Amino acid sequence: MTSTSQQYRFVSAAKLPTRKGEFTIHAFVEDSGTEHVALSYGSWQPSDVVPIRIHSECLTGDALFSTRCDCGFQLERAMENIVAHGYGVLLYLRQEGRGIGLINKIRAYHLQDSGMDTVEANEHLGFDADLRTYDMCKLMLDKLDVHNVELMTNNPRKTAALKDLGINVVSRKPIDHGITNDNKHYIRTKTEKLGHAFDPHLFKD
Ligand SMILES: Nc1nc2c(ncn2[C@@H]2O[C@H](COP(=O)(O)OP(=O)(O)OP(=O)(O)O)[C@@H](O)[C@H]2O)c(=O)[nH]1
Repeated sequence: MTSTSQQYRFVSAAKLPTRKGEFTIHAFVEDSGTEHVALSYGSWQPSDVVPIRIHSECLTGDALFSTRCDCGFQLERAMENIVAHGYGVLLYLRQEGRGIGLINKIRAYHLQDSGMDTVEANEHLGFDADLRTYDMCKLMLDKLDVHNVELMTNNPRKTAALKDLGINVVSRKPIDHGITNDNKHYIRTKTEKLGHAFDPHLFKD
């Protein structure tokens, strides 16, 4: 687990114009020093159902246009969905490589280049398949007055974690944008070993 018993605090917020629309960026820090941000768009009442995406950091996919994974595609689609809806929130969590960090993710990629899948590679390096926790989401969503959500994800662990934190997950919106020949095998492994809800015909050879 990457963040058990951490304390979190809100630090500051500022306007963030983006290519998708004008968001506000809210900065949070854990007492371990790990920094997270939330992007909010538009406004809502505390009783409204707010579309949200919880997105774990992926430098290669989100910033370097990698097609090894679906991360960058999903980040883009989530921001577009939020803008199209008129309001919503993206939590961008600094949990690179499902919590193992950037350098270890590259080590895992190296093993995957030689035939391991994404879970086997993590385990070969001595890590669990997924080290992420989502405790910080509670403070972040409370601060933004978000209590009822439509969660954009295929990952059942995120849905369960939010429910455990007392957040009302009213519905789940599948997000299966960005499946390419480069990441089909990765998506298949996420589905078969990590329980992600993808329709199998999407990654059929
Ligand atoms: N260890 C490891 N991490 C990876 C690999 N490929 C992508 N990642 C990381 O996996 C995480 C993906 O997080 P999210 O985009 O929140 O997606 P998800 O948990 O698959 O769930 P969704 O909400 O359905 O997209 C990011 O932290 C990426 O850096 C890999 O091969 N190995």
